[in-house]
Amino acid sequence: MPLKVLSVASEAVPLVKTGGLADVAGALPAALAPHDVAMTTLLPGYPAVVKAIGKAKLVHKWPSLLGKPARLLSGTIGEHGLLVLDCPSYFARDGGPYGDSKGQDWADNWQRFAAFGRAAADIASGATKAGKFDLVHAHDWQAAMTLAYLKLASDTPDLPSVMTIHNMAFQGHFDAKIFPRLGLPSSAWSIDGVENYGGVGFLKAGMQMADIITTVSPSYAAEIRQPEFGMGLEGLVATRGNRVRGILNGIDPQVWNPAEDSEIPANYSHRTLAKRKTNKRALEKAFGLEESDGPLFTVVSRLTWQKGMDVLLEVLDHLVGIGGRLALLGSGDKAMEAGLHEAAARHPGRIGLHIGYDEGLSHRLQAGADAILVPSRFEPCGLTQLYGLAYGCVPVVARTGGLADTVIDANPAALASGVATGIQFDGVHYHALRAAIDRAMALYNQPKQWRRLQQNGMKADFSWEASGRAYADLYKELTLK
Ligand SMILES: Nc1ncnc2c1ncn2[C@@H]1O[C@H](COP(=O)(O)OP(=O)(O)O[C@H]2O[C@H](CO)[C@@H](O)[C@H](O)[C@H]2O)[C@@H](O)[C@H]1O
Repeated sequence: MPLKVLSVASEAVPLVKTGGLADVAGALPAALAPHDVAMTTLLPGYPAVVKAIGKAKLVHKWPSLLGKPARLLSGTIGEHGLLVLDCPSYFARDGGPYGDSKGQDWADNWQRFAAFGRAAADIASGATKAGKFDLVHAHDWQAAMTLAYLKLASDTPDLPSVMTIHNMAFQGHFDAKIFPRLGLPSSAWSIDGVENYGGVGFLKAGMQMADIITTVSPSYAAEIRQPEFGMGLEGLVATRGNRVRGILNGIDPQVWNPAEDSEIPANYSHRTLAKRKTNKRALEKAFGLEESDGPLFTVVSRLTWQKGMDVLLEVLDHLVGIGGRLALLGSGDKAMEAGLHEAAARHPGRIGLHIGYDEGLSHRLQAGADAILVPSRFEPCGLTQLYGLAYGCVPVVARTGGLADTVIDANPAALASGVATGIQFDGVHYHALRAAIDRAMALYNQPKQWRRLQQNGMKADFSWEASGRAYADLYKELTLK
């Protein structure tokens, strides 16, 4: 019998995505299937998700889930089980999963995702007709209360559990006055429960209750023991140190493979790199850039402080000054967007922007640009550098978290032994990023070296094979106790 795992996530491709969490939650069921794990994903019933589930089976009704009626629908996502928490009062809204169309967080997010966790705990413990589960795997703060309800509520049995942190910067921290409305026993208000710095901490609660805490790269698992990366939870990470693991994300070769990608003008492999030129020409047109065989840099990113986009802004004049061009896709911080528009106006034909979110364009950028810049201040794993590696779009990355774990820096030793895949730099500030761009330029001007970087990256294996096995081994370790 396969091990039955309930994966609880607030987004998953192809149904709903605001960032890397969706890629990972969407890829896990297929990554686990070869290892005798049957994973069912539970998602909130956002309009797009309810629409996509189509002919679904009604498997449960809650008269009141923290005050609102809700239903559980059962269907499939690809070949895998999908459960949807259909609760229009919480989830049937225009805008994004976490906020309105202006980017303002929904004021009742605590209630929406506590209810989600409460429902997940009921499902995981077999209280609905969705069946019984052997283990529950919660992702990020939005799913973290699942583990608090499982451990602390009196009406749910305990179950082996994993809490994965995709980004410690988002903790789901709320005012203490919500505590009485969570429906937890009063004993849960303690440092060993959901209390966190005088408020209620959803991620903190999940980390406290989980049998194992994972994060998405070994380096980030080590970094979050320090205040700079732990963001207030470093003490908890240290206390639970022997329960913290790092499992690197993979990428889905069905979605990210330049030889078969239907989103890009010309397909290619590491043997037919010359075909990338067609993709580069198409990008130049799409971004209003001058046609040139000089290096084209790209950025595909949320425009935030985490991603170092303020430092990118500082370095753009230099990048253009030495003959580079930039095609950027992203959205986020309004001041950063304005700064980018100013830079593009200063450098017409050299800096092109697409402010917004566009999945197809993100593929075309990886397939046509020469190098992707990822100057993150912290990066739990990072996916865009992995896509860059797979597409021969050489990653230029800050040496942090998963970026440090996945890119082999083109230092003299790595170049001499022919193993380098990209460029790493230390410290996210103007001089460091500028020097990294200079190094990229110098390597680009040595076509043989550059091709080697591209080919090494494309041949590296970042599929889910190893990580799927690591999660499966972890689940087995926890359920065989
Ligand atoms: N404007 C745009 N248009 C189209 N696509 C866009 C886009 N902006 C970003 N993307 C896409 O969104 C995803 C971003 O994933 P990342 O892993 O790089 O960062 P994120 O911070 O969202 O994820 C968090 O969770 C993931 C998953 O664990 C960790 O890898 C990461 O370090 C952590 O911060 C990629 O698939 C990227 O292509």
